[in-house]
Amino acid sequence: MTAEASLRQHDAVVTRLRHFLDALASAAPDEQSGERLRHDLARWTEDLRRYAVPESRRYYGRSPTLASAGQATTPWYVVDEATPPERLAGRASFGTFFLGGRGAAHGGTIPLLFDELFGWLANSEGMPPSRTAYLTTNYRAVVGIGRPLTFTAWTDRVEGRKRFLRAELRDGDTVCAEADALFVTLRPGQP
Ligand SMILES: CCCCCCCC/C=C\CCCCCCCC(=O)SCCNC(=O)CCNC(=O)[C@H](O)C(C)(C)COP(=O)(O)OP(=O)(O)OC[C@H]1O[C@@H](n2cnc3c(N)ncnc32)[C@H](O)[C@@H]1OP(=O)(O)O
Repeated sequence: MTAEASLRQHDAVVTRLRHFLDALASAAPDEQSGERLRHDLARWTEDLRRYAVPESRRYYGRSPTLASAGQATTPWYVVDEATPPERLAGRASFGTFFLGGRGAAHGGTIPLLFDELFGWLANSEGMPPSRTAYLTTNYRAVVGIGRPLTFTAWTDRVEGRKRFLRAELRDGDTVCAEADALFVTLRPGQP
């Protein structure tokens, strides 16, 4: 299979997995279905273990051209405009898997999305790797499950090894959440 075909296949599997996680989070299956599901999942887990590869060869979370960088365990997002390291803009949506309560996204999943966006902004091609030193999220309005959202993430300023980043998540004109973060460029030998 070509690298392009492998990437497309990964995207299709992850999309399926995302729908599965949403269905699982919404369901209360009967005993028979639950047992069948457990059995099928165990079979697929064993099958996939045979194909384990080192981190550098994985698609999951490492494929910037795919939705959510090829992951089902972050909220869905796509980057529509990218001028790294200055700015990223795009669309996002939180499926039922990310429900906190009363129709709103879990508070921990919103910084997960921000950290992901900042990670891409601060680790664009050609830049030395950096890690999150802090990430502060202000929750301004609930993030509704299934709502079509937009985001912007940008580099506010750079001071030596320190990259100060900011982001906003909106539902229409409403700012639902804002974040500011510090990413620090790693020194040689740092993990
Ligand atoms: C390598 C990663 C990327 C690889 C990418 C591969 C491909 C995929 C690409 C993209 C995918 C994107 C996917 C998302 C990724 C998201 C990123 C994460 O979630 S990373 C995980 C969470 N973060 C940690 O685990 C950090 C743990 N902490 C540390 O390792 C260190 O504390 C570190 C590196 C952050 C800083 O430690 P020091 O020893 O290198 O540096 P010191 O000297 O302490 O600080 C440097 C400056 O920063 C300030 N500073 C450090 N921490 C601060 C803090 N918490 N608050 C305020 N200032 C802080 C200090 O005061 C200092 O400032 P002064 O130079 O004196 O002005």
